Amino acid sequence: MILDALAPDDVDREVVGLLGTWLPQRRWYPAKGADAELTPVGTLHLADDVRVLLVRARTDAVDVVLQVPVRLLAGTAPAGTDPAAVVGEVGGRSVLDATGDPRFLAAWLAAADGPGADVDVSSARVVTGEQSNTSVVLPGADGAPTAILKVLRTVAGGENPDIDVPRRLVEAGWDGVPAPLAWSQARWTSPTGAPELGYLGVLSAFVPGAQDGFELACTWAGEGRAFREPAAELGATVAGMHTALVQAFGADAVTDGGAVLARSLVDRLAWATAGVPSLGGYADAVRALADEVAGLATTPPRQRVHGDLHLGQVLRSTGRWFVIDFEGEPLAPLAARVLPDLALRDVAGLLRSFDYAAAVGGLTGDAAAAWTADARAGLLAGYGVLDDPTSTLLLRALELDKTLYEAVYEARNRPAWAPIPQAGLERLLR
Ligand SMILES: Nc1ncnc2c1ncn2[C@@H]1O[C@H](COP(=O)(O)OP(=O)(O)O)[C@@H](O)[C@H]1O
Ligand SMILES: O=P(O)(O)O[C@H]1O[C@H](CO)[C@@H](O[C@H]2O[C@H](CO)[C@@H](O)[C@H](O)[C@H]2O)[C@H](O)[C@H]1O
Repeated sequence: MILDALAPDDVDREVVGLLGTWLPQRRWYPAKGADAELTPVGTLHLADDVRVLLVRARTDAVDVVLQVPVRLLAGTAPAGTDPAAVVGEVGGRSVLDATGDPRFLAAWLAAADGPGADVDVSSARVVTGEQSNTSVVLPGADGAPTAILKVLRTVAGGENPDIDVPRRLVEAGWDGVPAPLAWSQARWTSPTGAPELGYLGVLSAFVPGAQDGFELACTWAGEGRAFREPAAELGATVAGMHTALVQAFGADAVTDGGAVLARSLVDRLAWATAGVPSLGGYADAVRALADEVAGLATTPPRQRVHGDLHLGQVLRSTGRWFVIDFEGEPLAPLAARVLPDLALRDVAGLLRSFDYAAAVGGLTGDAAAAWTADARAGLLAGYGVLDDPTSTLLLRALELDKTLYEAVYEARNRPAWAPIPQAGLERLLR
């Protein structure tokens, strides 16, 4: 079923009035650090006391539509409510973030398409942490986690790789991705007046006993434990994913040489420098590398890729790796995220992650360099990357591209971590 958004009413406008204080404190809010103009673009009434507000957030750098499910309850928030879930009060009713609320979850599941799952919405657990969206773990009848609902925080019309790609990979018979079980869509009118049809969220099979790949790597780095073996297994999993992506979506018949990647690297530099002006200090070195890449006569065929692969996007359970979160780079426009690309981009993303894991795990200097070199060797061997000059140059350019993205991402979201991409730029451009 497709949900149709209504025009916002006075209650929606009042709730949006409260969001100016509440949103900037949310980890997933993409316009932190700037005074955003917030306007309601639509509202979905899932139940008499549950609404999903679609809110445009606009700053000089960001222009997105956010999804904010709320529950309106008479009186003050019940005792024991997580203070972070209290948005405020309108007309004698408290406004609560509804992502983990049983009434929101039940209404969401009733409106969703797909095979579905037998879950207990009354025992939902909202996942906290470093996320761009909000995920809710739902147990089955036996109480064990069965499914996880990802409520997309930034919504956009059109296909959504985070939902379409896993569906196609499962259809292609690849079992390295949790199967999508249900998905919901809505129609709304964009701020420019155009009709939009887009996804609101997806329910996926829960991987039991899963360990986040980034946390695992940080722990191993902190213990000085070599990560070569799991990295090699991860490399093999990613190679399997790329094969399945070609089966599901095909690959470009012609290769385009290095010019396209070189241009995108220069564009990335311009984008990154606009966000973080101090990156201009690397401009000459980035352009020199782009010129080298432009000289490549051929590059591997382009295909669908994950697009934002890092250790936080892989889960390890029962000695196996699973890949999640196919939405691509959240800071990039959707249209750019669904284009065919070089598969090595995903490998480069994971290589960057080893730098992060070493730093966050507490390694510095030679110890960090040795740990990451070992993990990198494992990943490349497991994936089957050859150490020929073309692959080496492509990987360096793709790592640099990712590092420039990370410099902006960290400046916007986690300034304390900005030294990690900064050190990466020094290493790559030294
Ligand atoms: N299928 C799954 N099974 C178990 N845990 C999961 C699953 N999918 C996601 N998670 C957990 O939820 C977290 C958030 O998921 P993710 O897709 O990365 O969200 P976001 O887009 O918000 O970054 C992951 O880091 C992981 O810990
Ligand atoms: O997981 P998301 O889709 O939200 O991706 C964004 O956030 C990531 C951080 O949560 C960010 O990844 C960067 O930090 C990771 C450690 O937290 C590290 O493993 C990655 O290598 C590094 O890029 C990602 O870039 C961003 O798009």
